[in-house]
Amino acid sequence: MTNTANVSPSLTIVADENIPGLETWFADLGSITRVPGRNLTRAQLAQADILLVRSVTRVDRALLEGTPVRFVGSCTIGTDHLDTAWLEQQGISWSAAPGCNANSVVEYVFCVLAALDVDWRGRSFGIVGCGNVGGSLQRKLHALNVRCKIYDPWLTDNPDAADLESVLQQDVVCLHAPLVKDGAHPSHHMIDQKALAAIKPGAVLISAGRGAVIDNAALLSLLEESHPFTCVLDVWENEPDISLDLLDRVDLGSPHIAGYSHDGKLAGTRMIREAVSEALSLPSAPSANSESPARQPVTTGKRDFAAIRALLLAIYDPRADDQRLRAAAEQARTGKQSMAVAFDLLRKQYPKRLEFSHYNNDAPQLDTVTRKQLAILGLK
Ligand SMILES: NC(=O)C1=CN([C@@H]2O[C@H](COP(=O)(O)OP(=O)(O)OC[C@H]3O[C@@H](n4cnc5c(N)ncnc54)[C@H](O)[C@@H]3O)[C@@H](O)[C@H]2O)C=CC1
Ligand SMILES: O=C(O)C(=O)[C@H](O)COP(=O)(O)O
Repeated sequence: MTNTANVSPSLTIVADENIPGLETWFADLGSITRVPGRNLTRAQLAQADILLVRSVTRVDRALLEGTPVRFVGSCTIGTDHLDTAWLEQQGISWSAAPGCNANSVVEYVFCVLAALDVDWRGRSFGIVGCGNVGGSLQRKLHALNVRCKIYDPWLTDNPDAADLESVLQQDVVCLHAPLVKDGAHPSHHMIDQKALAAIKPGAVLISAGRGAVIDNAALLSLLEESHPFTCVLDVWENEPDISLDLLDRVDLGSPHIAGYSHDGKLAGTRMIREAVSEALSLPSAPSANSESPARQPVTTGKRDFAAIRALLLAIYDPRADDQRLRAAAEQARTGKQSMAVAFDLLRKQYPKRLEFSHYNNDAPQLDTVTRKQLAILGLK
């Protein structure tokens, strides 16, 4: 990283208004204009050197051609909204924030299972897509002595590697693949009618990668006919204008917030600042306050899995997200607010969610095994 501390750049930065920590990480570089990311226009970039986005902004020729933008940073893991081939062809540097909110998604998975009262210790897991998110989930499951199989066409030497069909036949199936539309292993509609039929009765399906990995029309028609498995969707086709009929039929739904821990969002902003410093030879990122705040206690009088469940839900309960999404759908049905507007508003006004590492378990009655399992999950 270049350290040019006595240079004071004066760059024009245009950023999605939903990126936290901009003042901390970018104010030293120049002026920051915050804009709604969903409707960003080329005209808003007429003076911009740096564009900072989230997943809701399609970044391509139509947005950037003729603008002075020389760096695009996406404070997200996913990159399917960036036309990276075009950016590279134009010599525009870009970066996403790999892994920034992976732990948030893993915690979401365990909290979803806690909300459904599914004791993961006696189940087998199938993980589709085993990168930062799926890999971290796999490591935690191994540490908890839970069996898992993974399907990731690029990781065939993974000890748990299996074909898609056998992964779909596990008790809990977690989808963490990126949205890929071409190449050797496209994931778009990878979970189609046939794949959905392979999921075993009584299983739990959790989709927290990208909505279009599941063919949502096929899922809806299956759930209209019967309810063979528990279905949990954080991501949807056609976000933010999601299918109200599908929402009606899933067991838990949320507005694409699995990765929305406060920690994950801030990590995304910080990583992009590091990337912009590197790409444009700018001063290093300002040093952040490295003091970690004291852990907050969470408590329960329960024991064993009931205690794990209670503690996790005290930290984050996905049923609250589900209720807010269903309330928004009700408003959309009565014409008070469109689903698309409501979906984005839920994301914009998302409550501050801290990861497990901010808490400590204050339940003295717990036995050593339960304590160890909580520690593996990140709750000391
Ligand atoms: N719901 C949410 O809030 C969030 C969703 N995401 C989504 O989750 C995705 C995965 O995140 P990471 O694990 O951090 O990404 P990653 O890039 O670290 O890993 C993705 C893995 O998926 C594999 N993969 C690619 N094509 C596949 C296919 N057709 N079938 C199965 N696996 C395939 C890759 O080989 C790679 O190992 C992101 O691309 C993003 O779209 C990420 C963060 C938050
Ligand atoms: O990091 C990703 O990839 C995600 O899916 C983000 O958590 C989504 O957040 P937004 O960028 O859509 O706010």
